[in-house]
Amino acid sequence: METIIRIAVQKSGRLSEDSLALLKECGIKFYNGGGKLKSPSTNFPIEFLFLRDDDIPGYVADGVADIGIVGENELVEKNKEVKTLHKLGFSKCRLSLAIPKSQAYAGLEYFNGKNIATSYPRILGNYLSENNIQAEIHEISGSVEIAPSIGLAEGICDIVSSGSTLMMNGLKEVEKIFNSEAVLISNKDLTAEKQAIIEKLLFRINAVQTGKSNRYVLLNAPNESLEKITALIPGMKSPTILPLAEEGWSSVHSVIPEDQFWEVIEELKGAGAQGILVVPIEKMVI
Ligand SMILES: Nc1ncnc2c1ncn2[C@@H]1O[C@H](COP(=O)(O)OP(=O)(O)OP(=O)(O)O)[C@@H](O)[C@H]1O
Ligand SMILES: O=P(O)(O)OC[C@H]1O[C@H](OP(=O)(O)OP(=O)(O)O)[C@H](O)[C@@H]1O
Ligand SMILES: [Mg+2]
Repeated sequence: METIIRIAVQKSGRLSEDSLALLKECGIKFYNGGGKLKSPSTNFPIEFLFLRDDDIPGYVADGVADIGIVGENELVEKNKEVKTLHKLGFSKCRLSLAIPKSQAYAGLEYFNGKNIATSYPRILGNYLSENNIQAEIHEISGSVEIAPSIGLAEGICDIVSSGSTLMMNGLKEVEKIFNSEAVLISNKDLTAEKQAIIEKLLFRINAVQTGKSNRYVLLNAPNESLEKITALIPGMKSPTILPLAEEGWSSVHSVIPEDQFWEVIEELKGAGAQGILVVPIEKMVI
């Protein structure tokens, strides 16, 4: 029988859309919809399990799923024996302590003797004990930001991204305690056949991620500027240079890191480049 791997992904929520989009960009076809919680791919040896994110570390540790996509916050909180294979760069957020806006805050000692509501008692508990703070942790599973306004707790520790949920609930962020993003995790004890499939998947994920973090640049340049311009955009190996129909001019093609392109483009213009095009890259294998 053909070996397949099982991947646990969040059924719906803050991780699911980007997790499924990444796997689709890796060329993996699958059916997702109609409430089906287990679905095989039609063109890659992988089967999808659509689950609550809280359960993903446990399922992967137990071997029910071979790999999974989960937030680092949930992974550390659940403290299961799994391997982290790769950071995925989406669902970036942080766990923070927050208190009512009206309260004065001078430092962590504020929380001594206070009651803090959270869905992350392990991460919070470790943080408080590392900082010698004696506070009571009140575990709740959701809508944590409501706790101070209904008298359940004096502070909270919850996920923050834009900060708008805190603001809308009259709270202010006073300490950032943990940074998180989505990660690919795996069971610790997989057969060589399963590991080979996972290697194939990781190769594809890398190609997608490297493509996203780079841009393809095309420009025209007078031949006398070519040396300066190619030094600015050295590319993967070296830039491609093709003669234009107009005498004395060339077309230069290269790759630049996405986070540098505004700066580099200014320098390219300064060096005499014209007709600069910047194009997204779908996949890139170095
Ligand atoms: N506002 C946000 N911005 C970015 N990432 C977030 C945000 N909120 C949560 N996350 C990340 O996405 C994960 C899933 O968040 P979500 O709110 O969907 O969880 P949930 O309500 O517990 O879902 P489930 O129903 O699967 O248990 C979180 O554990 C965190 O890693
Ligand atoms: O800082 P912000 O950008 O406002 O994001 C933070 C909020 O996002 C998440 O909740 P979500 O909206 O996913 O709803 P949930 O409570 O159903 O998980 C999280 O639990 C916070 O409440
Ligand atoms: Mg959850």
